[in-house]
Amino acid sequence: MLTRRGTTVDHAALREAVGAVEDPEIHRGLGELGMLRDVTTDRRGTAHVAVALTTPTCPLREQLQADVTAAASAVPGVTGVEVSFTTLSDRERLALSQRLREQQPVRLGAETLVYAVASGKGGVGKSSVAANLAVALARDGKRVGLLDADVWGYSVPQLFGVRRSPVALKGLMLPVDAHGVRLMSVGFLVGDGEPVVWRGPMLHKALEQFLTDVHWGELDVLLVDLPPGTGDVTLSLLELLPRAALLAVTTPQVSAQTVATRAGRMAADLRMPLAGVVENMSTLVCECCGERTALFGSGGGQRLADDLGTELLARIPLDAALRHAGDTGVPVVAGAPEAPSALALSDLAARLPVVRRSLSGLALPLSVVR
Ligand SMILES: Nc1ncnc2c1ncn2[C@@H]1O[C@H](COP(=O)(O)OP(=O)(O)OP(=O)(O)O)[C@@H](O)[C@H]1O
Repeated sequence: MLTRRGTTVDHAALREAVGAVEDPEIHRGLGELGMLRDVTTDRRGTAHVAVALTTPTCPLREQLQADVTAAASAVPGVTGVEVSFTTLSDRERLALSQRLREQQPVRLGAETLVYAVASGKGGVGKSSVAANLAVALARDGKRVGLLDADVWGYSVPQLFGVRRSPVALKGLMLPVDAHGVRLMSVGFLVGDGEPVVWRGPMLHKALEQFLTDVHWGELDVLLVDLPPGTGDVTLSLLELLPRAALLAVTTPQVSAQTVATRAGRMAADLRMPLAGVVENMSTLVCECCGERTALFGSGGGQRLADDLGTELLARIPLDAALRHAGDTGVPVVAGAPEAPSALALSDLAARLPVVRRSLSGLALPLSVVR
């Protein structure tokens, strides 16, 4: 169309540009997903773009508005953009859910590396390590999912500052995207402060659904935050994810390390590959002078690695920046990337070994993720 300013807007190019804008949680173009409605331009050169959301309460409306506006504005001749929203009909939602299941199996691809982050004792920082490792890998350009399988003590919603439920598309849940990581947690599905009182079979079913009814999309890495210890959930998950490699987290303290050894031995009994050991809370970094103190003793990480016959991959210092980040819902790797703990966690992401289970069930450490 010829605008008042005498320029023309190539209508096909405009539709293509906005159609290529990705739904932030499905990671596919709006055009391909059938979410693009009318795209027109008026004589002033204003583009009018109608987008159908997956749900009327879509939490990503603002992001979509910004992304569509940016894409349309880049088309020559467009002088302004107006985005309007409707919602997919029930039938369209069902069709989309079926198409996503068919086009891309919801189950994880054979190439996805799966790491189960485990500890013997609670409170050693397993969830903090899993969350920041996920963000560091995502910042490195990887497509990363984080499944919070710590069903009773879930902390992923808090660590990522997420206060909403995942979008559900007729039996298919979309992981919540935060800091570039695709997240799923029991905590998204229960009310604030509500306890989870599920028992064995229900837990197993819930975890199975997290793997089969969540549209993880294509993932390079899936991290699973296990509950502490060697209980039912851990066993269920290892059964559901036979390819998972164990990443054991401990503090330097003897008591934490000996309990973690049990978790590592259980993994070995199950012929689960070991990715390595992370020692958290290694030394206390003084905020004023940077001096380091071995508050919880030293050597636990190395002893655990030696016991399990694997490598000590990282020593993460006890750092107020990490604690503060957890409380404010912005992982330290994203919010304070220069903090000592963030540097150690980013280094861990760079050194994380690719571990695949061989046909005989034995671990095959190959190379680093990069
Ligand atoms: N390196 C660190 N420096 C400072 N604080 C830390 C560090 N690692 C963890 N923390 C803090 O310790 C507490 C426990 O951490 P986190 O929840 O990650 O442990 P966890 O092992 O996952 O616990 P649980 O098993 O109970 O889920 C949190 O308050 C967290 O902010």
